[in-house]
Amino acid sequence: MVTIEEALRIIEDQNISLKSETKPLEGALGYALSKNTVSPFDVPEFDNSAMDGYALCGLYQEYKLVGEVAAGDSKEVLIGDGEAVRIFTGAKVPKNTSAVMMQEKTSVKESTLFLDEMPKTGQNIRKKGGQLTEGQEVFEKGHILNPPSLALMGSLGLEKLEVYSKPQVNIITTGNELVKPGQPKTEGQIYESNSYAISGALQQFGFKHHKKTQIQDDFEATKAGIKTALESCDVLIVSGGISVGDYDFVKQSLEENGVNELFYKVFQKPGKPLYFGRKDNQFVFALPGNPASSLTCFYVYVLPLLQKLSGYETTGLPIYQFPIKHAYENRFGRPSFLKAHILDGRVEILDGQGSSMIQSMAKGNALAFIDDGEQLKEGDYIKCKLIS
Ligand SMILES: Nc1nc2c(c(=O)[nH]1)N[C@H]1C(S)=C(S)[C@@H](COP(=O)(O)OP(=O)(O)OC[C@H]3O[C@@H](n4cnc5c(N)ncnc54)[C@H](O)[C@@H]3O)O[C@H]1N2
Ligand code: MOO
Repeated sequence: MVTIEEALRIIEDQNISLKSETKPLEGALGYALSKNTVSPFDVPEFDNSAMDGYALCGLYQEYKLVGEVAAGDSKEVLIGDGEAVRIFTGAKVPKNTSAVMMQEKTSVKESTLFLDEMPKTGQNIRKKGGQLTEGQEVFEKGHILNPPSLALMGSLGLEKLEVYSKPQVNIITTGNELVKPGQPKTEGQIYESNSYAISGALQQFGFKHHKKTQIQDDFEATKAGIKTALESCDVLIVSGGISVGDYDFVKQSLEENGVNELFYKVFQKPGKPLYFGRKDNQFVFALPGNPASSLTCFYVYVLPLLQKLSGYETTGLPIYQFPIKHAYENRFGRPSFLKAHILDGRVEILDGQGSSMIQSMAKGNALAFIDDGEQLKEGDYIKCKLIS
């Protein structure tokens, strides 16, 4: 049995070799860049107007109106001292422009422009190179492409991005009692649900599963199922069959498929019988079958590995501290990840902490961490990972 910290360290310390690929801008969200990016040109590329209004030459309150420039116009417009042109947001300002005045602060009579106030030099002009200069570093490799990053790469005209590949993930669920939702079931059977939580959580963080297989509680079937799944994945996630019951065949089947154990059992609740192993460059998590255990283990342990394999420099859900809404004592006898709900900056620990109970997790939005035996008073800070 290892501690939570030891388990996380073992995952973090795995030596891995990253693969790269080219992704179009459209499909690059959530990928980490595999190369440093420098700006191919100044951004903006030309001085342009931040407002709809008038470009002014010289600083006066009255000008002669001599023309117009719209966004996208490429013709070179010249204005002389005391002259102004109508201009629109984003349009290239004429050479000699001293300032732009927003139209709300102006009036026009025939071809004379009057300003309500004196303009200031450089006012409402977005300067060439104001955001980036040509050759300046935009992102270091490892940067995770979020929506604004995609906007920035697009604005640099970069349509194909060099990124680290994401791991291919297969899912196996085990259990004779499991029936696919929508199918008839008999006494003693239950509907299989863990794979939906796992594939949903994969999607939540920009991953997807490749193949999903349901295996009966039979040693040969488990061994064969694991062998097949390992033929087409970088990470195999198995749910159930990892505890000590007579029908728990996963651990032995993994061994017989050449998977080396890196840890088995973590001193925590839920998810004590969690297994992590490796075969060459493939990784296997066997998650305890209880629904809340398997999903909690995904968020805490599987996600950091998937992100590491995707070239992320920081992995795992960030930890935030919030005050707890009510006193709480951990009487579970193990450090615990509690189903919790954060609202208006305060944490409520939800009813239904059992490992088989998923409704509380579904209604909550966080996992709150409390140490073994720890007692918290109302208002004490508790560490939380946001899960939705
Ligand atoms: N003698 C002991 N028994 C158990 C121990 C122990 O230390 N000694 N640990 C308990 C803990 S803690 C957990 S967690 C579970 C984990 O067991 P398994 O990983 O072997 O999981 P299963 O036995 O296959 O299933 C547990 C539970 O979850 C339901 N389940 C399984 N898969 C699914 C699925 N895909 N969808 C929905 N529900 C699923 C299954 O029906 C069981 O109710 O072991 C304890 N026992
Ligand atoms: O470790 Mo188990 O997940 O408590 O039910």
